[in-house]
Amino acid sequence: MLSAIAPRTCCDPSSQVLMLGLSRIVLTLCPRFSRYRPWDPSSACRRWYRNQSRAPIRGLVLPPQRGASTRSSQWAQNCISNRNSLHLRSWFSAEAMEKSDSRMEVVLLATGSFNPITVMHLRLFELARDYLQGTGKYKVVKGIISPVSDGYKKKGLVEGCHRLAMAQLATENSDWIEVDPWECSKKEWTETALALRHYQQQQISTDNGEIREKKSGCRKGQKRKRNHICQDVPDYNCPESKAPPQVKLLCGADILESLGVPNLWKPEHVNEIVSSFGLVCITRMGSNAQKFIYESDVLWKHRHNIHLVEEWITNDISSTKVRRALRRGMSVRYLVPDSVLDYIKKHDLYNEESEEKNSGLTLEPFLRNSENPQ
Ligand SMILES: Nc1ncnc2c1ncn2[C@@H]1O[C@H](COP(=O)(O)OP(=O)(O)OP(=O)(O)O)[C@@H](O)[C@H]1O
Ligand SMILES: NC(=O)c1ccc[n+]([C@@H]2O[C@H](COP(=O)(O)O)[C@@H](O)[C@H]2O)c1
Repeated sequence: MLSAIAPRTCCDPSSQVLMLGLSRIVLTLCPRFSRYRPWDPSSACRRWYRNQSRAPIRGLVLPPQRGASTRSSQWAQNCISNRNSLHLRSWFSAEAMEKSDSRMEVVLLATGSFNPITVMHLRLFELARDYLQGTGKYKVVKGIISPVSDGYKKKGLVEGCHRLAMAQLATENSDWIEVDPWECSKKEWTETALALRHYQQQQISTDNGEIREKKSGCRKGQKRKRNHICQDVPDYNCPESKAPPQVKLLCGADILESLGVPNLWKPEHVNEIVSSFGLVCITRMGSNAQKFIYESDVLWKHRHNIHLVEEWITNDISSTKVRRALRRGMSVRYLVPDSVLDYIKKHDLYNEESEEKNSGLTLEPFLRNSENPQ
């Protein structure tokens, strides 16, 4: 409590006196507190006050004294840089509220062909975010669309550059969904577990970068404890420390059910996806996700990490149906965003010929898993 109050109020001379007294009383009466305090507010306050009185101009802080703790001088500098926004009101600032937000931050990753992207793909993100945030336990910070590589060899799959461009057009108006070219810019197909690892690692690197920039609150030599990609242990002694967002796989129930297709997914990948990352699965006509989880031992074991989201406004738009309609010269307006439709027309993407792409080829996961059977 004291450590939360002190950095902001101590810069004000009247509050300094109050704080000094308060901290003395509390620390004298309750010596047990000293075990938990990250630094000694009374001594830091005294040191700051000493510096302050020596300074010729009010508000100017002298450079850290020889031998003075880096922490307290850093704190004093923070005080000065914040001196216009001191006092009680700052305790309740948005920043302070955000720091006390204990919800787990989540990044939703949707992998797929997006051949082409439809409005339903975009809806998946909205549904998943509403659901997760509605639990009160999660804060969805980003959505990522990761179109699959051409190396996936699915029948009718048009070039990755077109699928990527369409996804970018479709998400133009979203302030939280992004398209990432990492998977589709590769020649080789990437297994979904590896894509999840990649995006999780990206979150950790970004997060560490931000922490480094903001490190003012961390004691010198204090290290953030991180022991595993998905089991990051935030350092609670460091005020700026918060676990990086957790990447979760966002999919439709058909993908969930495909986890049981022999040779399509490696069992260890299925285990990793549901145990280390987590799934957010949107119900889809013709699928019974609940029953599927019940019947699978590994999914049942990790059912707490599988979020089933009921889509009440049912809608079975699929890329296959959109391509079929386009081949037949029928309208797909309002099934795909207008900008995507314009792109499809401009490049004449879907026709009899495009649908024959990869025809007769084995889907890459089957090929890979049968070459290296479990
Ligand atoms: N109508 C839908 N309801 C729920 N999930 C959907 C729906 N359409 C697509 N998805 C999900 O979006 C993700 C990406 O899908 P994908 O690109 O394979 O589209 P698709 O419409 O399922 O394609 P296709 O028709 O070619 O199988 C998958 O997880 C898929 O389950
Ligand atoms: N073993 C695996 O990792 C595996 C198997 C099948 C599909 N997938 C992924 O699921 C998505 C499926 O997309 P489609 O529904 O368009 O086939 C693709 O992103 C694909 O990479 C992954």
